[in-house]
Amino acid sequence: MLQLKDASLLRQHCYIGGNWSAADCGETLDVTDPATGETIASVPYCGESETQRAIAAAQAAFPAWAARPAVERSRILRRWFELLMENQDDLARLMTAEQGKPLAEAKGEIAYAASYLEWFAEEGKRAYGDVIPSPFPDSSIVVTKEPVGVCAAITPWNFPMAMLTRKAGPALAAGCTMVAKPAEQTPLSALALAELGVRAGIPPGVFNVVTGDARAIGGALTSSPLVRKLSFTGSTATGRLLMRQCAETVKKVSLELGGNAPFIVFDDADLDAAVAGALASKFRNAGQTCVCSNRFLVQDGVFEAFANRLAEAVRALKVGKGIDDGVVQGPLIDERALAKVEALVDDAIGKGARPLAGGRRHALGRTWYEPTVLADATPDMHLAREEIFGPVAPLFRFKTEQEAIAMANDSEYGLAAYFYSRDHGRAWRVSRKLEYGMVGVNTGMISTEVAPFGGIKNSGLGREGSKYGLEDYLQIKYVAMAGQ
Ligand SMILES: NC(=O)C1=CN([C@@H]2O[C@H](COP(=O)(O)OP(=O)(O)OC[C@H]3O[C@@H](n4cnc5c(N)ncnc54)[C@H](OP(=O)(O)O)[C@@H]3O)[C@@H](O)[C@H]2O)C=CC1
Ligand SMILES: O=C(O)CCCC(=O)O
Repeated sequence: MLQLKDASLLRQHCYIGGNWSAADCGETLDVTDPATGETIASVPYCGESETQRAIAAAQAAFPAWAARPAVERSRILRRWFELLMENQDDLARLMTAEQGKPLAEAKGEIAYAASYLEWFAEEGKRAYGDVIPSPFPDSSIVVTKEPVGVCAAITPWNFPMAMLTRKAGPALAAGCTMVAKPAEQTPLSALALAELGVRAGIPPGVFNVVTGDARAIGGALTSSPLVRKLSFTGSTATGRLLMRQCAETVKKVSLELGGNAPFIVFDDADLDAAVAGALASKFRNAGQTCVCSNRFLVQDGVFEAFANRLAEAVRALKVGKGIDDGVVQGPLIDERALAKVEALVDDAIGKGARPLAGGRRHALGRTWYEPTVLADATPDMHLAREEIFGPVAPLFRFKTEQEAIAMANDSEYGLAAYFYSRDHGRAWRVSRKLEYGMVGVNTGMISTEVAPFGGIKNSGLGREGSKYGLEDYLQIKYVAMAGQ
């Protein structure tokens, strides 16, 4: 049973136009704990009609919200940030219950999520324009930044709070309003965020959350001419589909999609640091992040040493229910996710990969997979191309820097890449040559609200966080002002 200090954070209705409401059809969707399979709550199974109402509410709220001085919006966002931090424990419990991640990680995500609200509360005040020297006499050219309008956010289950605040923060700071659709596995964090938004003073209609039928809600959001922007985080396949659907109404689109991150360990690397970085970048959230290292490329001279040290560290990871003390790896999100990880590892082992740690389902059952290290991975294995989204580290061998770069760039994705080297010249050279939106040099942790998060190639469009993150929610207007 989910125990919260503030039980009213567990919301089981959608939030539309300032009202908590059920689905028109009266149906609900169960939310289950991935650790136990038990139902912890249920939320409305909404579809097109409720989404249209949310869009209308967001459209109605837009003019007044956009017209408020940025500093007023900033104060409300700041209060939202404070409320997340004041309720960090409850929000983390809620997240662990619906998502499965260890409680310490869930607390970390609440702080990370809150940091986007704090950051954009400040950045919203700095949506500066320009005055351009005019080529014509007696005239001025003025450039202003305006909010794009009603925005849609579709978010995944792996970071139920942070993926939403890094869209809602800049959107609301810029003066936009929003309709959000969280993943069906993890709607409770989004609804708790809406509840705290009410307490922070966000006016009705400015931030709406609709749960339910993804296709119907997504269809309504993408086809509506009132929605001027879509921001999506999730799989590349769904991102492509949504982008196509947005084409008809020519929306601004931000997509944060799949990855296939290389993690390169050169002969001159500090191996202790590389192992620590590998653990952080691979096993966070049981490997279920888009920036998780997917392919470890290890130079010949340190291959065995790195493999053995990593395997030893991985064998020591404590697996269990996220709510239990000392656990660092919880369950995967559902049985489908487990089946995918299992199939990828079985394929790799069938093609010659050598398990140095794990390599099979965990004894805990249904949704658990053993933290795994596979030596002797090769490019013909499916996991060389597919996002594993599980606690599995495949190690590939390379001989030269050139070969490592070619292997790293041999992917349709271009989100995050990591490498470890003590050579300063190599650090600059390799980081320039990697075809990725983000590169970690001697670090496995690159996420922060102050830096631009996003990818190239099939990993997406746009950037979240940092000063660049605000731009995605602004449009440029140029005014040619003639006369004295
Ligand atoms: N980049 C990332 O961070 C993520 C990557 N993934 C990758 O995707 C794989 C599959 O995960 P999955 O959860 O299915 O990812 P999806 O991309 O399908 O889901 C992400 C979000 O999109 C929604 N969605 C799905 N289909 C539609 C649609 N037709 N119209 C509108 N919204 C839609 C989902 O809603 P609903 O949950 O209701 O179906 C969810 O809110 C993972 O194994 C992983 O490889 C997954 C999640 C995050
Ligand atoms: O998996 C994702 O989509 C985002 C990773 C979380 C982060 O590091 O910001």
